[in-house]
Amino acid sequence: MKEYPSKFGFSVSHTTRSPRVKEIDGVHYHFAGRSKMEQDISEGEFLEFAHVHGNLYGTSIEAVESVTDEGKRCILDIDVQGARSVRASSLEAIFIFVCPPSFEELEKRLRARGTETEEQIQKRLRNARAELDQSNSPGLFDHLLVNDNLEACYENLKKLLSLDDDHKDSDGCFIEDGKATACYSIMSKTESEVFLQSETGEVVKAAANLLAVDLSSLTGGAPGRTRGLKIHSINSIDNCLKGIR
Ligand SMILES: Nc1nc2c(ncn2[C@@H]2O[C@H](COP(=O)(O)OP(=O)(O)O)[C@@H](O)[C@H]2O)c(=O)[nH]1
Ligand SMILES: Nc1ncnc2c1ncn2[C@@H]1O[C@H](COP(=O)(O)OP(=O)(O)O)[C@@H](O)[C@H]1O
Repeated sequence: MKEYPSKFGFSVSHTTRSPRVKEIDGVHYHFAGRSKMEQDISEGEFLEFAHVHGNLYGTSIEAVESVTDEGKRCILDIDVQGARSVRASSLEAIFIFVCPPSFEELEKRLRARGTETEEQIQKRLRNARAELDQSNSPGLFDHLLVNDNLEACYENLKKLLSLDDDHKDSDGCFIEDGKATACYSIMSKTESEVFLQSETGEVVKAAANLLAVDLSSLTGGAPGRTRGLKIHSINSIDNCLKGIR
């Protein structure tokens, strides 16, 4: 997210766990009381929730919408139960299981963090074993990433998301056509439409030089946010603004 600030945003989860020393409410988590969070869940405000390590964690629809409303892809850091819920929903997502290089290394890292009591560490290790067992459940995760060296792990993450140096953060967007990718940047915006122009001039098959994105086709609700989004090619932006297609 730091390297691609206009492409990705983080879904700030709710949790009933107590904040750690450096954690900020609204940034790392929305720290919530259990009864309020349970009430919000029962009122349908959450996309998914799960009981993890004895606490309640959940992704609110608002948390995802605040990222997707900015035109960014939303990153969820959730447990395996949450991944199952999202998998079962209509959300289109890529599921990546991040695992430690070994169980011993995970234990070492958790102890070095020094934020849990011995009892909590034991509980987390038991749960980690159960989660590792589920990492190869058929049809659940698309990719498995081993987090040994952090830098190497991040480079592998970028590879599997096809994020390389040519795609460094810009205000543009990508339209993929088979193997080729056309890159567009925003030319102009109105209340109901965004106009995109090809950045390279060399457009891929089935892509055009100028595109209009019809925002009026968007419907509310995070899971269906971009469903039904209409994009069409146009000859000139001037004609479009005058109402001629
Ligand atoms: N289902 C679900 N799991 C979450 C959510 N937020 C965090 N988690 C998971 O809860 C677990 C514990 O998170 P946390 O207390 O921050 O501990 P840490 O990941 O060890 O630093 C991790 O596996 C997170 O991925 C959420 O919104 N939904
Ligand atoms: N590649 C890494 N090298 C060293 N320490 C790491 C690495 N990745 C994570 N850690 C440390 O391991 C501990 C657990 O990581 P965390 O991301 O909280 O795991 P999880 O979310 O699976 O519980 C933290 O103290 C974190 O800083």
